[in-house]
Amino acid sequence: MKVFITRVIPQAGKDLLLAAGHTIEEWTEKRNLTPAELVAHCSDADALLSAGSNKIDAAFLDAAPHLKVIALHAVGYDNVDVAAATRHGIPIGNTPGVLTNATADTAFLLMLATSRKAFYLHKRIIRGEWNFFEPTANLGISLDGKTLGIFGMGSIGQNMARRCKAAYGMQVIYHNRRRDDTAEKELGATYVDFNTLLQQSDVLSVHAPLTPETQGKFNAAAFAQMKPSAIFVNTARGSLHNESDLIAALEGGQIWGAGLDVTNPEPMHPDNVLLQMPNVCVLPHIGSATQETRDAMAVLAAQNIIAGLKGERLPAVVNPEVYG
Ligand SMILES: NC(=O)C1=CN([C@@H]2O[C@H](COP(=O)(O)OP(=O)(O)OC[C@H]3O[C@@H](n4cnc5c(N)ncnc54)[C@H](OP(=O)(O)O)[C@@H]3O)[C@@H](O)[C@H]2O)C=CC1
Ligand SMILES: O=CC(=O)O
Repeated sequence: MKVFITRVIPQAGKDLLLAAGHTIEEWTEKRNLTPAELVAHCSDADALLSAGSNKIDAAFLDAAPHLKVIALHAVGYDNVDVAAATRHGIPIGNTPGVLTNATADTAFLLMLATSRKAFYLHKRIIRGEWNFFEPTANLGISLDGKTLGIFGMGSIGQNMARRCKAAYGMQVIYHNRRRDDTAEKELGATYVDFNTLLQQSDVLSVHAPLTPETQGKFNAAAFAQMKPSAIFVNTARGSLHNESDLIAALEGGQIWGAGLDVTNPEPMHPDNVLLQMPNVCVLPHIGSATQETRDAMAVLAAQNIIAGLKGERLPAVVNPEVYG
């Protein structure tokens, strides 16, 4: 059967599909498919492997109801109208777990780099501004024993918390819609309401999915409640924070710094003022970007496709209700 793949993915995933006897068409241009192009390329496909931010919305699903399975090369599925897929009887697969450590590493990297102004100081060396050693210059913030706040204590949030406890003995507080036993028992994490999370965190790391509830959650009112010494880290989705409110909070000293792997829009414009701020570190959405992790994601996405094309339950399914 034919699988359409929206961006070049690691060979390991393609090898698995080919070994299962499927044919592949891969979009190799370095630009997003337009909605019309996506529909056209799926017209004779049995399965879609979507890598990237193409909208799998109701209009697309109405135009491609013959798809037997859609597999995402990602864990986040905010680009998918899951209810519409279920209505069409199309299972949606994603890649949870295999990218957890890599993404938690990215959050940790951003926290530490921001706390020491690493990206900004690196740029100063390149500009020839490393002139002499000054005991009172280039100072960052120590993380030892500080309070880590996690918004979205799921797989990645828990792994970020584990790293921060092991490295810095940080106290962990968190906010989810529901309390999490594992986080409380294994990490000694304390459940708090959203306002307390904002007020008590020295580092606030965002790991919740993008949903109507979480969109724009970190806005002026939220930043105003945070400590002036706080570091905001977002490796979830850029739309969870309001960018102009974040800039105002940094400029106004409501918070101290920010580490971002995700922005809105992506890519971030090179003239963005955040890129000039000493206490801000920005990465180009590389949360899961290690060779090993991307290989594992491609393999899991291929396994989802292979199962879906056989009419079997996907190993990682977003909409189990599709099975009735
Ligand atoms: N930068 C990158 O490259 C990557 C980014 N991501 C992003 O990270 C997100 C998290 O991934 P992962 O940890 O695997 O997901 P999980 O599903 O394991 O965890 C998500 C957590 O968010 C919580 N949550 C959901 N809705 C809300 C809400 N409204 N308010 C507060 N908490 C909420 C959930 O708890 P509860 O249901 O109890 O509320 C859960 O604990 C993904 O959705 C994706 O957007 C993931 C991988 C790579
Ligand atoms: O952003 C990446 C994902 O896997 O979700």
